[in-house]
Parts: sequence; C-alpha cells; structure tokens
Amino acid sequence: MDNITGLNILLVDDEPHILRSLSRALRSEQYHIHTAESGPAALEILANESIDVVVTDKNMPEMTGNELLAIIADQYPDTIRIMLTAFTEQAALIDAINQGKVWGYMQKPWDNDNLRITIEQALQTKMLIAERNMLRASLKRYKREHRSQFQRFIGSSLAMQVVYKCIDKAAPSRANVFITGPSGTGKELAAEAIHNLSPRHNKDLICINCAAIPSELMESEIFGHVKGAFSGATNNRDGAATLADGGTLFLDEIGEMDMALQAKILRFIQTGTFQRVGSGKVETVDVRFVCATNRNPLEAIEQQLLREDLFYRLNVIAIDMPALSDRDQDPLQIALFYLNKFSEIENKLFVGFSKRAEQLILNYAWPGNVRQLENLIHSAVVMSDGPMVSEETLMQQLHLKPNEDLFRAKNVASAKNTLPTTTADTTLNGNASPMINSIVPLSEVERIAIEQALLVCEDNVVKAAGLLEVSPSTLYRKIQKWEPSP
Ligand SMILES: Nc1ncnc2c1ncn2[C@@H]1O[C@H](COP(=O)(O)OP(=O)(O)OP(=O)(O)O)[C@@H](O)[C@H]1O
Repeated sequence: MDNITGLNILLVDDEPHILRSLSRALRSEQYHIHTAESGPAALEILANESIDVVVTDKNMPEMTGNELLAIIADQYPDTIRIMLTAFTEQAALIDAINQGKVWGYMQKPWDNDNLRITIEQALQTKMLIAERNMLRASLKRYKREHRSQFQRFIGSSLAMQVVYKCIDKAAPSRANVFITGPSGTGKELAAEAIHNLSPRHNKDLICINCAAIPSELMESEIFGHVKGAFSGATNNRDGAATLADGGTLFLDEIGEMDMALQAKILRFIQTGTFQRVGSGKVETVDVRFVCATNRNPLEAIEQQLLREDLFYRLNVIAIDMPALSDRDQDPLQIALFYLNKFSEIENKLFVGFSKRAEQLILNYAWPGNVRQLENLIHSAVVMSDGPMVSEETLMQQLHLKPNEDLFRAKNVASAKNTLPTTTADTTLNGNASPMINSIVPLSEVERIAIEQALLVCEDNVVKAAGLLEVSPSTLYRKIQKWEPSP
C-alpha cells in the first residue's frame, strides 16, 4: 500500500491528554494534525480547512461524537469519519455505521499500530473514491464528446462529432444557420436538431423545399396570400412566415429559389416584416432562419443562382454535412439501426449482416449518402429473409454485378477515372466477350488489381492486402518486384 502523507487529520476529544497521545501516535506519519476539544470547535476547523479524516471521541459534553459525525456526513460527505469508542457502545456504533454516518471505528484503549493502519486504509478508500469519481466524470465527458446518437442522427465518426458540437453551440442562439452538404447527408435532420435544441422548440419548425414548389407559387407559400390575390386564391391563406412565428423556418435548396424572391427573403430576414401576396399590410413576425443547399454556395453565387448578400446574411453559422463515405464506421451503425427499424415495421426477423455484407457497407461509395443506405436496407428487409442480410442481397439491390466487387469500394469513381482503361477492365467486369487481342498477361491483370486496391486504400498496404485477400508481406513482395533494381 502506498504511504499517504501531507493529508489533514482532525482529532476531536474533550480530554487534552487523549488528544496529545493520539497526535503523538500519528506524528511519525507526517500528516497535518489538527485537534479540537469539542464538536463546535471541530466544526469551526472544518469550516476553514479541507479535512480528509476526522477521528472523534463518542462521549463529549457539548456535542456527542455521533451528532458531530452526522453533521460532517451531511456537510462534508467526502471527509472520512472514524469514531473512538468503548467496547460497551458497539450497538449504537453499528447503527451509526449502517446509517452511513461513520466510516469506521477504533476501540478505546487503542493500539497505535492499529490506529495508523485504520487511518491509512481510510485515506486509501478516500483516494479510491476520488479516483472513481474522476473516472466517472471523464467517462461522462468522453460519452458527451463521442456520441453515437444525437437527436435523430446515428453515427460516432469524428466528422459527425464536429457536426453535433456545432449544432449544440448554434441551437440556443438566434443566429441564422446555413447548412451545406451533398444530397441525403442529413441537412434536414440537422435543421430539425437545431430547432429541437433551441428555446423555440415549443413552437413550429416549418420546412419549405424550394426545389419542390413551382416558382409562381413560392411567394404565396412563404408569405401567404389574401383572397383574390391571383386566380385560384379563393381564401386568405397563411404562409410559412406566419406559421413559423416564434419558431424556425427551414428553407431547403435555397439556391433553387428565383432571384426576385430571394431579394424579398433578404428584406424579410433583415426587418422581420413581410406582406402577403395581394396585400399592402405589413406584418411582423419573430422567425429564426435555417437554410440548406447541396450546391457549393460560392459557385451558386458565381452562377447567379444565389444572391451574395442573402448568403452572407444567412451564413452566420455554417454547418457542412460530411458525405457518408467520410464517416468511418458510421455506415454500419446506421445500417444496423435501419435493419432493426425496418425489421420491426415489416414484421421480419433480422439480426445483422454477414461479414462480407458488412465489408460492402463499409467500402461502398454511397453516392446517395444516408438516404440511399436507408432505402437499401428497407428493400433488403422486404426482398430477403433473415436472420442475416447477405452480401448477394445488397449487391442485387445496388445493381452491382457479382464480379464487380473490385469496383465497389470508396473512390471507385476516381479509381476508374484515374487508371488507364485497359482491356483488362472490361474483361474483369465481364462486360465484353474476350477476344484474342484483348487477352492481357496474368501479371498485368494482377498489377492492375493491386494498383486499384492501393488507390482505393490510399496506399495503405495492409488494408489493400485485406481487400485482395492476400497477406501484406505477399503484397509487399509483389510491389517490390515492380521497382526498378538500383
Ligand atoms: N446520421 C443519420 N442517421 C440516421 N438517419 C439519417 C442520418 N442522416 C440522415 N438520415 C436519414 O436520411 C434521410 C435523408 O436525410 P435528409 O433529408 O435530412 O438529407 P438532406 O441532406 O436534407 O437531403 P436533400 O439534400 O436531398 O434534401 C432521412 O430519412 C434521414 O432521416
């Protein structure tokens, strides 16, 4: 056991000679010893010093040891409490221990060695408790910082931790948020999370998809209209601006909105006021704006699809949703989540994916991102039987050919574009019937396969060897053979 020194011990007894001999017994251990001749005097010391252990007599005139330790248990729960007691007082002592007021006891007359051992054990316990609390706190912090679920998001990748943190920070503020990212990456989910975590969550989140509504109806959709404003406007109608009053307005695909309306939106954001179509009356609302686009906003500005002034007004907080293929193990976590969900909905029993199916999920490029993965899992659940989803089922649903697995990996598109197209590509794909002049030497086929694997695995030989199902040393040997000899 480590020797513990430099800690504060408070000894309490109404008899000064007992305090003296207790102090003497502990002095050699180099503890900081404090003494008090009564309960109230002890409490005064506790108010000014951080005391690690209190050793108190039980029978004292002003305040009993039991009363003193009960107060300390309440006000200083981390202080270890030891009672000095006569043999005849066992029952009351056990009662105090059971109530959690007393950590341990010493019998009078005490043995000095026993006293030191008891105190050392008490301090070790205190340190263990402090260590456990620290570990719990850091585990809690770790869990808070490495979430595998956040609002309706699934995924623990680093890329998503950045998104979660950004949403956490942005949500409570009034600041407008501009969300970018490819289609199906969860931009709408992010808008929903921002609204749900904001003080506006009791009011509505109104979502408008600017790409889905014809431009001539868009102004009325956002600002509403009065009866007779245009043919077909048979009644007054509230728009999204009114419905989102006190809440959040999410404008998805903002780059698809026509430029004239973008100017009106800019004015609405700046002033909080608007006019319904066909009305001269100015209305005021309190709306927070979240917008999204799957275009590059700066390119959209250049192409005159997005007003620059509107973009900068909206882009107070920018959130960029990462492509699914940039999210480490998330595709598998999301796939399992949707497997459970759709198994329940479709009343089927699925427990997981085969090893090869898992590899496919982790290596596939997911051009349609999470939406594509979600739909794939739904169709796999509907079209096959459990308990495991096989690689063949996924390949079928993805319309991949059985021997196309070399091309399923991430960066496959770039791999195909970068590598010189050789006749070997077509024969490997099985897309062309082999002709005499299309046959390439086996060593060349092997080299192309290795180069593709290295490209896909960003030159990580171990990963590439895994994909090629050979050992890394075999792969190193083959690569070395290509090197020109020095
Ligand atoms: N991390 C995630 N975990 C679980 N489901 C997700 C996740 N991200 C997105 N989804 C689901 O994927 C689907 C597409 O998400 P969402 O509509 O938010 O994407 P988007 O980026 O707004 O797409 P688009 O640009 O096409 O409008 C939704 O069903 C959503 O619930």
